[in-house]
Amino acid sequence: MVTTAESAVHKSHQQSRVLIVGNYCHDVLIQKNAVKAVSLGGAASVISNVFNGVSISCNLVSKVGEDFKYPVSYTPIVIPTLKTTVFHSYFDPGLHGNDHQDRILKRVCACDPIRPSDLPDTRFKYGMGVGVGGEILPETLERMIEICDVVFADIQALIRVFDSVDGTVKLVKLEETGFYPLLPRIGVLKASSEEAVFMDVEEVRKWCCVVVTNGKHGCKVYWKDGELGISPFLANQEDPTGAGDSFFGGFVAGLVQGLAVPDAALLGNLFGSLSVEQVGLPKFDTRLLQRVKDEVQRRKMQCLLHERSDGELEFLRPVGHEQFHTFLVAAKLITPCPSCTMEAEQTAVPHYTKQPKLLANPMYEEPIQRVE
Ligand SMILES: Nc1ncnc2c1ncn2[C@@H]1O[C@H](COP(=O)(O)OP(=O)(O)OP(=O)(O)O)[C@@H](O)[C@H]1O
Ligand SMILES: O[C@H]1[C@H](O)[C@@H](O)[C@H](O)[C@@H](O)[C@@H]1O
Repeated sequence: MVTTAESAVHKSHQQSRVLIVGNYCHDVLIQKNAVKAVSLGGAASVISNVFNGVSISCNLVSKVGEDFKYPVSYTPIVIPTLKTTVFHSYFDPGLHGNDHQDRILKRVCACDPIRPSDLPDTRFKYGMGVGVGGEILPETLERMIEICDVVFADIQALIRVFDSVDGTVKLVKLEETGFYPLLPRIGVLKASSEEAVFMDVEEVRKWCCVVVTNGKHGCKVYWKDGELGISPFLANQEDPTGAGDSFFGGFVAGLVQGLAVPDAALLGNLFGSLSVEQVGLPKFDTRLLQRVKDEVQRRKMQCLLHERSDGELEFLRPVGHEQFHTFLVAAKLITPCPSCTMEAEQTAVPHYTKQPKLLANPMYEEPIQRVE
């Protein structure tokens, strides 16, 4: 089956104001040479999972091979001659006696890049450039800038390079990439603290807002005239994969719903913290989601008092920000810790479904695929 970009986009919600661009992928978590879990991956899938949770529709452009097995809300473009992008994540317990886990990431298979011609011929209010395997080209990001009022980019889509022999992910300096000249036309650039050292934050913040996530410490927002630390949420970390993407999903979901940047970043921290408590694509408690949606609506009504023009970001901490944090902390506390219920869902047989399948007893110690 070949799905063109146009028909894939038409099948998704017509009225959406958000365009997400980035390939779905297959994630394989490996520990001590054994496969621990397989899961649907790719920032695009994680972000759309958060959007689904808070009832935000979007258009999503993603490419996969015919081997792609997951049911997803937004139909990808299938390239019959190629395979779906695959990442192997190698985890080893942190060396420093804390809960940090070191991860080595290898892209062992790469699907087709997403080209400007793959993007829909429509205007969007918000665009998210969230590639994981080098699929977003500078010309693709430029086209996104042309068709979207505000573009949010994840630096991992811009600075990753892949070892030609085994696909190990390495990072290069942002200024050495073809994306650098586009920064003044981007709204927000998101980076983890490990990635942030690959750019000069002091320089980049002159052109666009920079959000640096920092694991259990929350995140920091930098803009031209100021910076702000945003409080974290407590979490029992099971798997850090996708925390940055869930953060980004929550952050942009907040902005789409009319929140100011500091409140939206709180929402990002909440979804980041929920994500690390589960392996693979997180499931969110429906009661928690309902509470969050209701509170966001309430905050939105409060913030409507501060009129702002389309696409303009409000950076100052709005009145009631601390109470918003307290509310979200309380909402999170009354829902059960997902990792406690996940035990019961574990299965010994690896097969692809939307949720990851944990391998209670690692079943196959297959040789790790090499990049051809
Ligand atoms: N242990 C944790 N406890 C609470 N919140 C966390 C934790 N880890 C991550 N988060 C939340 O998720 C956000 C993103 O996490 P992090 O900075 O680790 O991103 P990342 O390195 O891009 O993640 P990954 O690459 O593993 O997806 C953080 O800003 C924070 O809000
Ligand atoms: O395998 C990918 C990984 O390369 C990305 O860093 C992460 O953001 C995605 O969630 C994951 O699926």
